[in-house]
Amino acid sequence: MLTAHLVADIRAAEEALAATLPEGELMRRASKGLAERVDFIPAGEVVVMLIGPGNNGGDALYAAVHLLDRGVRVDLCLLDETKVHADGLAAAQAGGAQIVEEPSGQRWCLDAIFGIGARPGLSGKAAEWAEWIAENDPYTVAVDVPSGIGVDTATLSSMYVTADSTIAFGTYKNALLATPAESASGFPELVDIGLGPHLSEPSLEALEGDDGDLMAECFAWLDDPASHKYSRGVVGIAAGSEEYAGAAHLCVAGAQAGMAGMVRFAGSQALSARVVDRAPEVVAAPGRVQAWVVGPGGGDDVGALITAALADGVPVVLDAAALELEYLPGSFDVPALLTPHAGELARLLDTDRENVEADPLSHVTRAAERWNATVLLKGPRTLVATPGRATRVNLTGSLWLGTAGAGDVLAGLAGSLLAAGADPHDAGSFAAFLHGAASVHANPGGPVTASDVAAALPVTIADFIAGTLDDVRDWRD
Ligand SMILES: NC(=O)C1=CN([C@@H]2O[C@H](COP(=O)(O)OP(=O)(O)OC[C@H]3O[C@@H](n4cnc5c(N)ncnc54)[C@H](OP(=O)(O)O)[C@@H]3O)[C@@H](O)[C@H]2O)[C@@H](O)CC1
Ligand SMILES: Nc1ncnc2c1ncn2[C@@H]1O[C@H](COP(=O)(O)OP(=O)(O)O)[C@@H](O)[C@H]1O
Repeated sequence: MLTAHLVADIRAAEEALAATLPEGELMRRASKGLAERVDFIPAGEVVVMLIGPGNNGGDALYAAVHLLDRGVRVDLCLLDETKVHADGLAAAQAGGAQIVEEPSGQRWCLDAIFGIGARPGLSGKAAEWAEWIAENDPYTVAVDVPSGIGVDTATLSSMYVTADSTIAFGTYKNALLATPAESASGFPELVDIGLGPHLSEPSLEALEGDDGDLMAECFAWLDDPASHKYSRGVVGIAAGSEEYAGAAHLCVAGAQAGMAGMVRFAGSQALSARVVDRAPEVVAAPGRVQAWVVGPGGGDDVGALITAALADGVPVVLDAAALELEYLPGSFDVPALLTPHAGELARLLDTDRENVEADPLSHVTRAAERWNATVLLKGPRTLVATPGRATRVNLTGSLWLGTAGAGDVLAGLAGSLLAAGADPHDAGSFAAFLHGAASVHANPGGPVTASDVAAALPVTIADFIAGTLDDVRDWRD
């Protein structure tokens, strides 16, 4: 599991760690790690370092000493000559770094304007430097975080640095993992400075390929060779309509590919007949279920289906047509997983889609608290928020997953994990992870259909549990 922390928690951990170390040791570790991570800059090349007033600038100045040692030339642009890490500057200059008025022509750049002490937005010289980067496209490495973004909120501002990679110290920050700010950080890498034991609970978590054991822990029956279809759980699917019959098939396909032992379909006679024709394992007779999925491709009777599902007292996944304010209770008293995309969440929170997309973290958290439910906000970096738990951000998949019907498969899969014993937070986050990973497996780097994703799920799940899943993160390198 990869984790990110809030700035206040990072500062507290830094203080606790620094108290156990000689003066300056933390910055030594950070700057050495930074220099090692930029060892691809060839000797003889010139790197321009954009130096701000705080310790972020200090990190870069000490890293300059290592770079100069190996024959890289260093130009320094100082944001404010009266406010700069003085010892760092002296060390860099002693090693041969030159102060220059402004960046011009260098092909390599280190953004050390602001780190975790940043207020969002850039002005004056800092804004001019960000514009220079945007116009001239040097290979840019951000130190700890790209300058100008909202570090905790993961929001973008009117002016910020867009980096090719970010070298982060101690832990990830929300802005390096969640949209939209992650788009400014490029490929994020971590330098271990020993902060780990001093860090508190993460603000954000991301599942990784080797977290299959965490998923297996959700399903006690996996350890029981005598488990049967009912001990694995039955997932009820109330999806599809005359207009959107395909949603029923895709939601069922997602559910069948998951962990539950049986899929029960609830729909009109005509639709049930079509579903069973395509998937003969599906039971289209009434009976007990351990979780309901309601809403994908749903028709006029969605309100009644939700009422019936909630009356069953089992966990529910509510998706698509079920995500209307009038259908939702004031607060859920069964475990509930809501799976909106940005437009649907905007409708529920009475705001615009653009506002959700500009600040997904705060909107998904607000919705989870408002309904006392788990809310899975679909998008390029799907978020899963539950009151009292660290929000999870999904790193698997690629833009090819944005295809019609993919959400129906996801809802069915999440319902299947819920019925099989996972709580909504795990069901939602493992479903998003597997769904993204399956889309990459189905056709790496190219188009997939929602049916392809469903078809790739069983092998993806087997690989994940066995710990043999390839790297399926979407971040650009
Ligand atoms: N924590 C750790 O574990 C470790 C941390 N380390 C390093 O320290 C970095 C944090 O350093 P830091 O605290 O000195 O803050 P940093 O961001 O360099 O500068 C803050 C200054 O900038 C100013 N300023 C901010 N935004 C602005 C804006 N938009 N426009 C204009 N001005 C703005 C701000 O002004 P103020 O907001 O106070 O008015 C203040 O003066 C961290 O990212 C990492 O690189 C490592 O060395 C070791 C381990
Ligand atoms: N740019 C993207 N990168 C990765 N995944 C994406 C991207 N855009 C959309 N997705 C994923 O594709 C799926 C689309 O679901 P949804 O919007 O409900 O579509 P539909 O209603 O057609 O099923 C979600 O799982 C979402 O996270």
